[in-house]
Amino acid sequence: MGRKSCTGVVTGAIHIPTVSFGPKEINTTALAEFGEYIRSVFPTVFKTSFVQHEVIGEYSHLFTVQGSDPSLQPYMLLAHSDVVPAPDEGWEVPPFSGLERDGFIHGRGTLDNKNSVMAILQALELLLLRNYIPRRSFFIALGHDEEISGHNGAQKISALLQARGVQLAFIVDEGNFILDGFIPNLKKPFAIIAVTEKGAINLMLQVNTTPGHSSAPPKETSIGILAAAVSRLEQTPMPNMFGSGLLKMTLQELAHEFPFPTNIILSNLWLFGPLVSRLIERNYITNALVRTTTALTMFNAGVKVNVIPPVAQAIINFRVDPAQTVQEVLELVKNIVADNRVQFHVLSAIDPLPVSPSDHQALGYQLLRQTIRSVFPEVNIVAPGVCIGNTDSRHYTNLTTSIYRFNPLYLNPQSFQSIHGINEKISVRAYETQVKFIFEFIQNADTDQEPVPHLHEL
Ligand SMILES: CCCCCCCC/C=C\CCCCCCCC(=O)N[C@@H](Cc1ccc(O)cc1)C(=O)O
Ligand SMILES: [Zn+2]
Ligand SMILES: [Zn+2]
Repeated sequence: MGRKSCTGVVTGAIHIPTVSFGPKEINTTALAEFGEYIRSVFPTVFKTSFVQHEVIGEYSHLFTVQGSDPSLQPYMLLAHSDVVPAPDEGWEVPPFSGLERDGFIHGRGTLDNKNSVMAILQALELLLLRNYIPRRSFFIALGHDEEISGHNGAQKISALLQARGVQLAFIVDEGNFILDGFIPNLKKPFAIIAVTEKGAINLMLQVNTTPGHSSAPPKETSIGILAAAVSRLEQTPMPNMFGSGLLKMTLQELAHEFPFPTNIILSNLWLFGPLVSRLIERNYITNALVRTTTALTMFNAGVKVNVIPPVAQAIINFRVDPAQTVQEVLELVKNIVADNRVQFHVLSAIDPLPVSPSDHQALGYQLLRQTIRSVFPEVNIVAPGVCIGNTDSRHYTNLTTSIYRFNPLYLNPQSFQSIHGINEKISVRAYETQVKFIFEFIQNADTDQEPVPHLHEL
């Protein structure tokens, strides 16, 4: 590693404002600077003969780490260097200061997802400095536009690897965490490895009416009609799909961690399912686990204070439950709106992702589980689950059927809110543990079948 300390490399990374503002608005200067930055702080990664580095889509990075045993199928680690915007207001410290204070590194990207970019490269740097040569080849793909689709980063890397005939044993990306404090009465943390992710629809609703003078308004305007339509959608939740998916399995695995009577209730979901599903939907975070969510995210109408608006538009972001499809959700939406003056334009849509295996033969899942048990011995439960957000990994389904979304970090409801919110921060200890996790994971992945103990200790 260069002259910077272990956490110094992260503060430097946070300082570079690699913001994805909108569909075509990225900070190219910052992204270029970020590329230079990783070269400077991880010199060994960039000069090792068996590590190949390529820049894809101008600002994404693909590393190919050649293993010594070509019979082992390669895997891939993902992360992204872009971040969502961060207005200064409300932050304890400016979001791009990268300040380290009271044992925390503060700033946009400390949890999503520069922590992973830096931890992956830092773990590799440390391994290479110890003359480590992997048996199993692996790729590291660092996207630069995950927050606005991944079309120029992940999608291009995926196409390139496919053209090269690469098939992967598994992929590990950001996503779920070791969850702490999300379930009332459950004091112990538990790790959820996401084996699928929800689908998504960005739907624009539009109403056109005849413009005119505001002094003699019609009974209804485009704004009024549209507002009523979106309000109906907000007030009519999509059906509760509890029981048809992975959550039931997750809760059954958690059951014995709860005190009486919750342990009995969760062990008998055949009887208490309706009760549990009602409790889950009361909290807005856990609600996202049982249904397709409806978020009104943009509204635009009106041209002048005294003109009846000719057009009103709203964008609604749905996250599609794994038990439903985009088509099913769109049908429900049309029935709820039930107004033929409202036009529907699907801006983008993706069905929920396939479910990756989590059985005893699932190499990627078992390696994650093994490494969680080693690095976080206090975590008793490791269970498969659903990622409620979308990740770059969705662009790689052509390369593998085994995609796991897991950050080796603790997350509580407050830190969950800081992701895309304010006061995003990571403790120095958590970051160091993430490096340790990846350091061990890479070595554990050298196994040909059964996981084996790693060679180097940090
Ligand atoms: C019993 C279990 C209780 C579990 C409680 C649930 C806790 C949730 C924990 C973690 C979820 C954090 C999800 C983070 C990953 C999301 C990454 C992200 O922000 N992706 C963007 C990608 C995107 C998609 C579409 C776009 O047009 C732009 C960007 C996202 O918005 O999903
Ligand atoms: Zn992210
Ligand atoms: Zn994000």
